Amino acid sequence: MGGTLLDISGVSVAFGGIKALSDVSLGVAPNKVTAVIGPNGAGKTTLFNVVSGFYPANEGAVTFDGVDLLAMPANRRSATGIARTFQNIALFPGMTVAENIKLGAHHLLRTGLLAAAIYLGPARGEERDITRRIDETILPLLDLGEYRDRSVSGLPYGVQKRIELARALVSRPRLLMLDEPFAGMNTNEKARMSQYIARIVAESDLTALLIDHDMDSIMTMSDHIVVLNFGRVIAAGTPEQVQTDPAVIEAYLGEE
Ligand SMILES: Nc1ncnc2c1ncn2[C@@H]1O[C@H](COP(=O)(O)OP(=O)(O)OP(=O)(O)O)[C@@H](O)[C@H]1O
Repeated sequence: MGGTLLDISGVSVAFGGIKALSDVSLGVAPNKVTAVIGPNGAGKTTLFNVVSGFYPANEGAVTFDGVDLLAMPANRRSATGIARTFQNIALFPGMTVAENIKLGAHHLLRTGLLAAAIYLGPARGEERDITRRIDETILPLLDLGEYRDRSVSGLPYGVQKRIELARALVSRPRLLMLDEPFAGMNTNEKARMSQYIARIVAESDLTALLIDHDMDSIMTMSDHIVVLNFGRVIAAGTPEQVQTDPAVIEAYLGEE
């Protein structure tokens, strides 16, 4: 393992003639925040989609805690301990905050979400455990207790993004993949989101891998940054290292 929870090695992905990723390798260290950045079209989302199983890789290997992920169908990967949030809010507006968060537990419920939703037999005990975890651990961790029984619609954007974080945490992931967690946020919301991500990594024995365009937030909160450009890794290191890397400066200047 060598201190790497997620290991991406030599991954290439092509869409027709477009090489979205070319021989990409990176390691995600446990209990740290790793960020993947890069100009538009650099391949960040494609990389997330390969790890999640939405896109196949043409070449390369991805292992999570030593387990070969590429050999595993997408719907089984979350059971290995990987959770993901998406760029656009995907909450059910008519449901309460607690109900939305509970949906993150669907693969934990052996009896199935439908059975749990209508409180059938054995599902009930499992469902009760999950509700307790939400009430005792997750809502306090993300300061969402006051919203517990409120409908999601009408809640501030920053709160809705926190509900998504909460939903991803219900399954007790070891790796949390965050797709543009700061997108559409104002300065205050970004600062709060950074604090919550740092808090959950520190308090939930969690590793975070995120992609975003917000340089200030990324530079402030990441332990390790990998920079992609045209599908290739052009730099990797601490925020200080990548910020002053000539190849990175060049890639971003070329974007303007
Ligand atoms: N499903 C797809 N079919 C065809 N081409 C795709 C597909 N997904 C991504 N691409 C192409 O792969 C390249 C990398 O795209 P990707 O979305 O991974 O970049 P990104 O770094 O996430 O960009 P952004 O920051 O704009 O979201 C782009 O040229 C894109 O057009």
